[in-house]
Formats: sequence, C-alpha cells, structure tokens
Amino acid sequence: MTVKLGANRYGKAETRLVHVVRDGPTHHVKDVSVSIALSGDMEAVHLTGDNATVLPTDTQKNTVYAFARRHGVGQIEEFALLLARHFVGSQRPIHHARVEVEEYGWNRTGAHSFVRDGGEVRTCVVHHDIDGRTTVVSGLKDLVVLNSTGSEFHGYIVDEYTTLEPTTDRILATAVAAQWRHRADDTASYVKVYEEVRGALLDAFAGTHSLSLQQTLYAMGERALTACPEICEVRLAMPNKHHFPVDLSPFGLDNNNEVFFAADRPYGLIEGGVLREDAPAAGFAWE
Ligand SMILES: O=c1[nH]c(=O)c2[nH]c(=O)[nH]c2[nH]1
Repeated sequence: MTVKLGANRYGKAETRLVHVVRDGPTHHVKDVSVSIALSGDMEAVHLTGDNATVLPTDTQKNTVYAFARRHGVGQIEEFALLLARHFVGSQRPIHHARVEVEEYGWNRTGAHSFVRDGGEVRTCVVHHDIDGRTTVVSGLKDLVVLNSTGSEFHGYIVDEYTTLEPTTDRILATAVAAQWRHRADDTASYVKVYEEVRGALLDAFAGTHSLSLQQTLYAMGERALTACPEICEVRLAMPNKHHFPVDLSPFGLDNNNEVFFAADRPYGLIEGGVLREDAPAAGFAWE
C-alpha cells in the first residue's frame, strides 16, 4: 500500500492575551485569543520526524506576546496581519499563515475597571409550600469584571509547597455569580432590585482597593445590602481568573504589568455570603 501526506497545518491555538495600555491612571484593555495555523514544507516532519522546518508552536505563542509588547494590539485585523506576514516573511519553509483573532469587548466602569460585554444571565429560585411559606432568591451569573490595577495579594501562609510570589499590583478578574434573598415576597419590582444590586456589585468591585478577592467579595455583598432594603442576604461565588505577566526578558523586552497570559484553569474559587444581622431565617430559600 502506498500513501501520501494530505493537507496539513499546525500552530498554537487560543493564545489568551490581555494587553493593558496604561495611560496614566486611565487604563485600556485589549483581550484577545489568537490562533495560528502554519503550513508549507512540512513533508519531512510528518514522514521522518525531521523538525528542521518546524517553528515550534511555543515560539508562535511567544511571538504573540512579544508583538503585543512591541507593537500593541490595535485593531485585531492589523495584529493578525502583522503576525501572518511575520511568520511567512521570516521563515522560508512557511508558505502560508492563517491567523484567527477573537476579541472580547469590555465596557468601562472606572479608570481601570471594566465589565465584559453581554453574556450575563439573570436567575431566580422560588419556593412555596402548602403552609403558605414563600421564598424568593434572585441572582445573576457570568458577570465578568476586571480591574487592571488596584489589587494586591501578600501576607498569606507560606509553607514548603508555596511558590506564589507576593504582589502589590496584579489584575483582578472574576465572573461574578451572585444570589440575593428577598426579605419577603412583596418586593414591588424585582427588576429595580436587580439593577440596584448589579450596580452596587460593579461599584464595589471597581471601588475597592483589593488585598484579596475575599475582601472584594465581602465589600460587594455589603454594598448590595446597603443599596437594597428589599434584600437580606447575598451569596457570591467568584472564580479568580488569573492573569500572569508574561516574562518577555528572553526577547529583550520589559513587561511593566502590560502583557498578560489569561489562564482559564485551574482557578481559585472564592465563595461567601453576607447577611443582615436581623435577617429572617432562610428556611428552604437556598435549597
Ligand atoms: O485574592 C486571592 N485570594 C486567595 O485566596 C488566593 N490564593 C491565591 O493563590 N491567589 C489568591 N488571591
């Protein structure tokens, strides 16, 4: 039987880059996912394992981060063109580059605070029993927020397995899942409460200089309870969406907290409730 190599391509998929442009206290963020597929003289690597024409996918990923530092991201079409031309122009065996970029939009909620466009889900869970007892819990999930500064994390336990470096300036990002228990089932407008809680959560996230996501969580719950007399308890679940500064020193570039790898997993998961001292018993509200 004779066979031959068919169509092929290879590259680094879904490099998650967050680029923070610091314009004094006002920051701008570009949040993109870059997928590269290269093709060309790739017979030998497939047939004999000779890697002489292979630009490693790891290098492709590094190029994305280095180009962000060097040129900025700008319009995604321009960034994609820059990368595609670079790969084909700099490596003779590479004849074709496909560069796909997805950009995730962020709306400003403060000088260095942002909320992700759309995607947020409104929720509720109601119980009612034969004895006439009723509970209403409303909520939201997938409310993705980011502070590009104003977040520190240090002073934690250090044991023989700790490698995390303390930081006084990191990105703090999370997808907020919040649920709030209505004091009674006579809330006049659930939409109004929703808008107020959402606003309070966003304000507290943007306005809290954070020493931990736990502290920010508590501030958000407290702000929601202060803003809305109709509710008596807030429960929050917030994944710590880690953003790691990329080490660009091997490419002769500095990284002043501007170019980040946005990791999707694993993530810290911070959960907690805040309730009024005089909150009525929850009963089956959270079941
Ligand atoms: O805000 C944080 N809380 C933690 O408990 C934690 N743990 C960790 O590794 N990073 C962080 N960040």
